Formats: sequence, C-alpha cells, structure tokens
Amino acid sequence: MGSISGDEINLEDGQGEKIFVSVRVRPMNAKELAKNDTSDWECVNNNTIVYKNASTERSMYPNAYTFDRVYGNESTTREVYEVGVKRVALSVLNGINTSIFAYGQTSSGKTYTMTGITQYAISDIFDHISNQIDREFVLKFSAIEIYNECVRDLLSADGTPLRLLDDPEKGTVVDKLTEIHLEDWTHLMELLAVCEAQRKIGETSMNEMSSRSHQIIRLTIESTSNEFSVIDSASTLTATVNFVDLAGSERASQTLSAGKRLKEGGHINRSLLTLGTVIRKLSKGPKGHIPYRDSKLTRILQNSLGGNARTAIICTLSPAHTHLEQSRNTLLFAICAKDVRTSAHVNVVMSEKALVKQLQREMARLSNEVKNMSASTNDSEVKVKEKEHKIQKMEQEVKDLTQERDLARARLEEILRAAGVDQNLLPWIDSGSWDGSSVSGHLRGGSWDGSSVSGHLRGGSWDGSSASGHLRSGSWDEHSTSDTSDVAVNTPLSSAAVNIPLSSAAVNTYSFPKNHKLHNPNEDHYVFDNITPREFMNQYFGPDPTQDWEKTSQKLRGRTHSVDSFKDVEEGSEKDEAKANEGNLGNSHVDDHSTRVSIEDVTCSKPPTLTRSTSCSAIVEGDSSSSPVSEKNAVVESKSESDIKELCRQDSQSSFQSADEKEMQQIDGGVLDLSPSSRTLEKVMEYDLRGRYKDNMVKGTSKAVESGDKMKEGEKEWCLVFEEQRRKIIELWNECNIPLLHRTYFFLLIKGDPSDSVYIEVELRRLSFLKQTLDEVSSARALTLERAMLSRKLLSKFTSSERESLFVKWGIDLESRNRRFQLAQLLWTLTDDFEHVKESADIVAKLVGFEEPNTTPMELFALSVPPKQESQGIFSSWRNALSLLRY
Ligand SMILES: Nc1ncnc2c1ncn2[C@@H]1O[C@H](COP(=O)(O)OP(=O)(O)OP(=O)(O)O)[C@@H](O)[C@H]1O
Repeated sequence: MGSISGDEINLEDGQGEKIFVSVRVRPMNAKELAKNDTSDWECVNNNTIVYKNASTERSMYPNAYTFDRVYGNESTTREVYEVGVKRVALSVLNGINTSIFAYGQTSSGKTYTMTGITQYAISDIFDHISNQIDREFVLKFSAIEIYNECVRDLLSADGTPLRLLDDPEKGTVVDKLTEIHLEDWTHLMELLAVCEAQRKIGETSMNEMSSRSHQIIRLTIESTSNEFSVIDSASTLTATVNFVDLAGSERASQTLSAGKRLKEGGHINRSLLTLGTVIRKLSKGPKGHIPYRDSKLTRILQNSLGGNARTAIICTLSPAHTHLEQSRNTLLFAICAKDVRTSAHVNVVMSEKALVKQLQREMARLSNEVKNMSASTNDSEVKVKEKEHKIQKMEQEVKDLTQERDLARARLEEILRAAGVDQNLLPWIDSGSWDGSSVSGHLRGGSWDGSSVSGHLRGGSWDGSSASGHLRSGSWDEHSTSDTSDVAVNTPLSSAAVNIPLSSAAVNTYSFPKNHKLHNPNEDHYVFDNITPREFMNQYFGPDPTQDWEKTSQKLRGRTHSVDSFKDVEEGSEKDEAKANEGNLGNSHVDDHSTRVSIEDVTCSKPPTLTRSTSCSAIVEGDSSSSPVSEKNAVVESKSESDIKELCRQDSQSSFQSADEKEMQQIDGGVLDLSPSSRTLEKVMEYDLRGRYKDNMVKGTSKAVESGDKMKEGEKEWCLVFEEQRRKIIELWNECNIPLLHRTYFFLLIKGDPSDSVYIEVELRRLSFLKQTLDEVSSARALTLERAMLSRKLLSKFTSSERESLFVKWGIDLESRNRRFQLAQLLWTLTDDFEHVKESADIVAKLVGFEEPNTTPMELFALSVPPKQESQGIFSSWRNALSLLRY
C-alpha cells in the first residue's frame, strides 16, 4: 500500500518518535470583550508564541514558548489539521495506531477544534479508501465518554458503566464496547450526531455548552490486499485512530460551579492532573513508575502516550488575561508533551483468508517447480540422488502445507458459517485445489533445486521455514478454543481482524460480511418499512447483546466471573461502578433483593456443584449461600456424574459454535470438530428426561394395574403440570440463551418427581424475571436509536424557513448541531402523532424559555415526561407535564 502522505515520519530513529505538539489560540469571545479583558498572547511566527505583557510583570514563567506549530486567533481548523495533524492521523491507513488530542482549559476551543479535525480526517480516510483499488477496507466506529470516572458507551442507550480490562496484547481495552461497521459519510454523520446527543454537556458560567466528560471517538481500519501476488500484501493491516476531546480544566471560582457541576469539575481536574503527571514523567524518559492506572483516562490512553501509537496534541488557549494562569499551565503541559516519545510501529495481522490464499499460491508455485525439475533429464547419478533427497524433503513440506491450508480453510469456513456468509462465494470454492500426492509422481522422475523456495519465503514477512511452526505456535491452532481468528505476524495485534463477528470477542463487534449490501440507515427506511426497532438495531448495530443472557446479567451485576483471557484489574473506583450499576438496576428493573439474588444464582458461571434433595431430586446450585435448598446436599449417583462431566466437556468445546452449525457439521461429517450440538444434546436430554419420566409413569401404571389400584388423580395432574412447566422452561431457556451446562445439570437432576415441584417453580420464576429484564434492556436500547432517527424525520416535516423560525423560537444556535438534535429528540418524545408535530414544536419553544436554577430545560423535561407509550398519546402526557410546570 502506498504511503498516504509524502512526508512520512521515520519510525526507526532508535528512540521512538516525538509527539507532535501544536498550540491554538482562539479569538476573544463576546463575554471577554464585554469585560474589556486584554489579549495576552501572540504568535510571532509558525513555531513561537509569546506572552505580550512580559514587561509589565516579573514572573518565574518563560515569556516565549516554541512548539512544532502555533496558530493565532485567525487560524482555521482546516489549517490546524493540514499541518502535522493530518500526517499523524492518516498514518492509520498504513497500519499505525494514531491519536489526536485537544487539551486546554474550559471554553478554550477543544470541542470546536476536535469536531473539525475528526471530520476532516475521516473525510480524507474515505477519499483515500475510495481511490484504492488493490485493497479492501473495513472501518469500525466506536465512541466512549469518561464521565465522573465512569466509562460509558456513547453508542448504547444503556448507561451502564463499562469496565476496563487488561489484555496482554492490546493493553487496556473497554469491555463490551459497541463497535459499528462504518458504511459511508452519511452513516458517520448519524453516528457523530448520536455521540453528540449522548455526551454529557452542561452549562457553566464560562461555557454554556461545556463538555463535562472526556470523549474518545475511535475508528479502527483494517485493510487487506485484493491481490495476493506479493507475500507482503497478503497481510491485513489494522490500526486505530483516536480523536480525543478532553473535558476542560477549570477553576470552580471561575466557572461558578456548585453541586453537580462542582463534582464533575472535581473528577475532570483529577483526571487531567493524572494526565499531566503521566506526561511530565514520560517527558523524562519511559523509566520509573508512570501512574497510568491512577485514572481511567490515562489507562485508556496509555498506548497513545507512551506506547504503540503516533500522537498529536493540540493545546488550546483562551487569549484573555483573566485566564493567564490556566493558559500558562496549558503551555507547561505542552512543553512536557513535546519531549514524550512513543514507539509506533506498523500492525500487521494475517487473516486466515490471506493465509489460505498464500498457502495455496505457495503450493502452486512448488508444483510448477517440481514440473520443471521433472523436465530436466541430463543429470549425473550423484546429482539425481541429491535431487531425490531434496524432493523427499519437499514432499514433506508440501504435505505440511496442505495440512496447514486445510486447517486454515476449515477454521475460516467455521467462522464464515457462524457469520452466516454464503460459502459458495468463497474464493477457493471453484479454483481447482492442488493435491500434494499428484506432485509426488512428478517429483520422482525429475530434478529439482529447492533453494529458491526458502529464499522466496524468507523474503517476506512470512517465512517458509517457520510457516507451519508459526501456525502451530501462533494464536491459532487446530484445537484452539481461542476465538481469535488471525495469526499475528508482528506483535502487538491491535484488534481481531476479520470482517465478521466473532462470537465472544472482547468488544461487542459487529461488521457486515463483504458481500452483504447494506442499505443506508436513513430514517425513511426505518420509519416506513415496517421494521421494528429491535430488527433495526440488529441490522445496524449488530446482534443484540442482551440476547446473550450471561453477558447481560454479568453487566447487571457489574462483575464478571467469565473465564476469558483478560485479567480483571478492577480497582476501588470500579467497585463504585458496580455499585452504581446495581443501583441503576435497582431503580429500573429489580423490585426486591431476593429476585436479584435469584438472578445471580442463575448467572453465576463458576462450575456448579451438584446437590440432591431428600426427595432424591436435585437442583443446580450456582451459589450455595443463596440457594434455599443448599443444605440438603447429597452425592449424586456416579453414572450421572460421569454423564455430567462428559456433557460439561462438550459444552466447553462448543462455546464457539452455535448449535445449528455444529449440528450441520455432524450431519455433513465434515472436517471440523464433530462434538454434538447443543440442540442435539437438548434432544438427548429431552429424550432422557422423557424416558425416565415415562419409565416412572409406566412403572407406576403397571404397578397400579397389578394392584388393581387407579393412579391417584393428584399424580395425574402433577404429570400434566410437570409436562407444561418443562415445556415453558425449555422455551425460556432458548429465549434467554441459557448455557447448555445449566440445562444439562437441571434436566439430569430434575426427574419429574412431585417433590421437585419447588425447584421447577424456582427455575421458572428466575427465568421469567431474567426474560423480563432482558426485554426491558433491549427495548431501552432500541428506543434511543428510534428517537434519534425519528427526531430527524420529524424535523424534516418543516420547511426550511419554518425550521429556522422554530430554532429561533427555541432559542438555539443554528450552528449547534448538538442542541438541535437534542431538541428534535425532545420534539419526537412529546408526540407520537405526526399531525401534532407543529403544535408540539410551539410547546417546546415555551418550555425552552423556562428557567429554573440548576436545572436545564432538558433535565426538567426528562423529569416530567414519561417515555413514549405505544397507544396512549404522549401528546396529552406532555400537556399534563406542561400544566404541572404551570404553563
Ligand atoms: N478558534 C475559534 N474560533 C472561533 N470560535 C471559537 C474558537 N474556539 C472556540 N470557539 C468558540 O468558543 C466557545 C467554546 O468553545 P468549545 O466549546 O470548543 O470549548 P471547550 O474547550 O471544548 O470547552 P469545555 O472544556 O468547557 O467543553 C464555543 O462557542 C466555540 O464556538
């Protein structure tokens, strides 16, 4: 792939690469001018900014500061982007992780600058991609904010704080972060609007739209060559670009903060202080303790600051004398940042698709060489022997390659099948596969010089001698249960890199298969195509995470026991998150403590222990302390235990594959793992259960007949009830995606004895509660998107002049997309009837005029109006709300 900018930065200077630091001074704003404040700073050339009033005061601070670039108050964001920042940002296209930050005091212009920079950079990325015909690109978009030391997913309606996990290869990763396959510019604008609407902003006396959180927008770019003629190009490059808009440092006295704003300010200042300390220490060299872990911000940005990333920092200043101290602090930060070095390198990931193609190509080449050797006949006897020896070695190599190729292919097919991709579209289906054995025939008769093979292989990033070894020792091997689909060529890997969902990846990733033609997610499509919000979310945001009951319930608990490769490194503050998390749950979904305990029982993934009741029936025990029957322990018959062990083994083997696909494999008798599918197991269990249950019945009946007795009416009834309850349980298990392990235990141990009724009822209650919770979470998620899309639709009901006068009435800045979007959402919330939209708009206009100390109109509105209800008109609720507010 060609370089995207002429002036490439040299990555190999031995000491790493310096952060590109620029300073931008914004113009004086209306408030500063009204107070007759003076402007303190002047950019005397492209690199130096000086303090203008040096002669009037004696100060310990320097008066002139030099940086990679400085921009005066007349500069445009385009200029700031074009010089330096662009080069750093676009390195992502060459497989280098990059980060662009804006740092500065509140109201100094960080959001103003970063909004433009983000759009210019992504626009250039799109342009570059559209001009590349020899590589295929996959873009994934994600966004978070760090608010009051909690990490939130800006693309999810669920405000639950996300956890940070330490991954040995990727560093700190945000657990369960939504990642969306980015389609085009319109899609990007939609996503940025959703982020803007979701981001916490608030009014302070210094900035009426002050960002109260740090925002990180992340774009991951993977590119794979279409052509596989050169070994290097068979690899996938994958890298991320972060656009970081930090919250501004602030002084409570200046921002006149109190209450909520003061608390936010405290968190903001603390994390910026840690960022400052990290930068200061890094500027003295990477040795010694760097306190990355002291704040979520520095943990997340660790790679961008001292690790594998190319970084640019734009420090923004207010020129006003009132802010002199803050401006000097910003410049001191910038001075330290100048000396920080990162060690960016190209991230190459070899996807299995590339690997299969590469192996195939290599085998074809060997085949040709063998043919050529066969053609040569005038060799001496010694030389013929030598060649025969080489040929034997090569035969072995060919066998190895065949095996590796087949394994890589099988693995890829497995992944594609899981993603629902039509396998007929796979590139190698039609191409004649090369059969190693037929080559042996050629080899025997001819002569051959194998030296060129290893020479060729070693020339690339992949080397023939290590090909099979690399595969075996890499992150993938035939029996691996790892869900990583790629083989690393250079470490570290920046992300899993095939464009298909991997069932249990660290992030909640969804991207569309290459052949999937995605419609533009525009609101017309959504509003008029009778598509439900849930379908819409699934289509555009990927599979609903709430379908995965385990993950969701773990999220609800704020803690996980999952056995993934990450090390859980949560600290005190994250315990708070978990608490907050539970608090949320308590407010929204959970009515009583006992129910929450129940759900924990069901969701606990630590290996259950078996207990049996005195009635010889048993239950699954997730957490013995919370089980009402845990004291009644007894040993389960050994036969069942071995059954269970076997089932557990199969369950763990089956974690990657869906029930359907395994069943398919079983039927096909294919090359893949043939362990029984969960569905098959379920059938076995049903059969088992029915068998035992029927056995009991038959025995009971025959006994009854023998004794001339009739089966008691109560027993018959119980049998019917049991049958019905069992059916319901299976239904709920399927709906809540309950793991096979739990199902297995349950049905091995509950045999239909009347004394089991209590356990069955407990199971039913737990499942019903779980189902209800999952439904609520997923509809809340759908609702946010629905609002976002519909609000735009509603605004489009107005002519442009109507819209303008509406915005004027609403008292909002026409340029402020964020405000407009929020108000449009508001508008949508208060009407479910398009006829009333204009009337509603007037009411919004009134509401926006409503002032109350410490409460924004939006907050008031959120408090007073219930969420959209389906049949009952929200319009009347709105009117009621308004009358409550004495309008
Ligand atoms: N270079 C500039 N030219 C013109 N206006 C600017 C410039 N920089 C900032 N502004 C204006 O100054 C105001 C504050 O800017 P902005 O919200 O970007 O500050 P911020 O640093 O992000 O503040 P906070 O940290 O409080 O979020 C906005 O109204 C913005 O339009």
